Amino acid sequence: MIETRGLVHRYGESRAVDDVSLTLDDGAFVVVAGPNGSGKTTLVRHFNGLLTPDEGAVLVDGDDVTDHPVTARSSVAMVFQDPRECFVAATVGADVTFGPANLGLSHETIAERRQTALRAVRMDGREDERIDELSGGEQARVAIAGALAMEPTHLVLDEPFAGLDWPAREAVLDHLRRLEEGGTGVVVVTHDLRDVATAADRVVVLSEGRVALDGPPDAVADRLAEFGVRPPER
Ligand SMILES: Nc1ncnc2c1ncn2[C@@H]1O[C@H](COP(=O)(O)OP(=O)(O)OP(=O)(O)O)[C@@H](O)[C@H]1O
Repeated sequence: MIETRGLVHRYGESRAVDDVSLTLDDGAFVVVAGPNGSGKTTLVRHFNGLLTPDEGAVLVDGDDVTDHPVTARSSVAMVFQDPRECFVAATVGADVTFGPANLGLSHETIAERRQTALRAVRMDGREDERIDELSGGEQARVAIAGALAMEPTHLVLDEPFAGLDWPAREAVLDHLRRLEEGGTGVVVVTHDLRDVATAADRVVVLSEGRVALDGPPDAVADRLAEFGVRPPER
C-alpha cells in the first residue's frame, strides 16, 4: 500500500503538490490525471522516495520512504516519462536483467523474468540490440520491461503510452491488467483517459497540486474535461 499524508512539495515559493493525502491499495489500477503542470510527475516521484516531502509523509507498506528508501525502491518500480532516465546498461537484455540481478535471484529466474518482461512489450528476441540505436517507442518499451522484471508490489508509469503505437499500447496495457489481477498495484500518469479507461479502477485528478476529483472512471467522467483531461470514449 502507498499512502501520502498531507504531502507538500515546493519548488521555490510555489507548491507543486499541495496537501495531498491518498491511499493506493495493492492490486488497484489507479490513473493520475490532470492538466500540464498540475503536479502529477512530482507527486508520483514521491511514491518511491525519489523526492523528499517538504511537509507530510509518504509510506509504503507502513514504512516512511524517507527512512526506508531501499525498501521503497524495491517495492515501487518507476518508469519515467523520458525512458532514457531509466537505463543502466547499453543493450536491451543487460538493461532488463540489471534490476533482478541486483535482487540476488538465480540465473534461471533472472532469465525467465527478462523473457516474460520483454515478451510483454513485444521486444523479445532483441536482447543484444543497443538501446541508443532504438526508436523512442522501442526505448519506452524497454524501460517498461526493466520495471516489469522487478516484479514490484507497485508499478508507477509516467505517461507510458506517449511514444507507443497501438499494438505496443495494447500489449503493455494487457500486461498491466494481468499484473493488477495478480495483485500488483499499477499507477499510470496520463492526461488521456482513452488509453486506460478500460483498465482503471480509480482516477485521481490533480489541479494546481491538489486532488480535484477522485473516484471510479464512470463517476468522474463527466467532469474530466473541466480539468483538461480527455475523457474515455463510450
Ligand atoms: N525541477 C523543477 N524546478 C522548478 N519547478 C518545477 C520543477 N519540476 C516541476 N516544476 C513545476 O512544478 C509544477 C508541477 O510540475 P509537474 O511536472 O509535477 O506537473 P505535471 O502535472 O506532471 O506536468 P506535465 O503533464 O507537463 O508533465 C509545474 O508548475 C512545473 O513547472
